[in-house]
Amino acid sequence: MAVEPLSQKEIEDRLAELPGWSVDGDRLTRSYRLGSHFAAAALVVHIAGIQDELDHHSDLTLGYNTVSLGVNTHSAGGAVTAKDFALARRVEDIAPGHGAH
Ligand SMILES: C[C@H](O)[C@H](O)[C@H]1CNC2=NC(N)=NC(=O)C2=N1
Repeated sequence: MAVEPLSQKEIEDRLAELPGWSVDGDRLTRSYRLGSHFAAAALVVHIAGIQDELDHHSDLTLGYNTVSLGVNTHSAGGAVTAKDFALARRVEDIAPGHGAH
């Protein structure tokens, strides 16, 4: 599926629907804090499953009690696209169930 870079306006409109997410450089990013390292690891595994399902993969970093994502679309030259926002939406939907905030 060809996917186009989003305009600045499209990015701003989509960010307004995703509190906590931002565009840093050329990547859509968010960090979550969790109640324990094990809870953070479980969130990473859940996100990995979603990423395989969507065939779209962030740089996903497990910290002490933190999980950080940064994603753009390689096939669009490393721009932020609707695919990145679709992944962010899916992650937002499951993160609270892990106690992430
Ligand atoms: C072949 C496979 O569909 C591609 O390599 C996918 C996999 N995951 C991906 N992830 C990201 N972030 N960007 C891509 O362009 C991308 N492409």
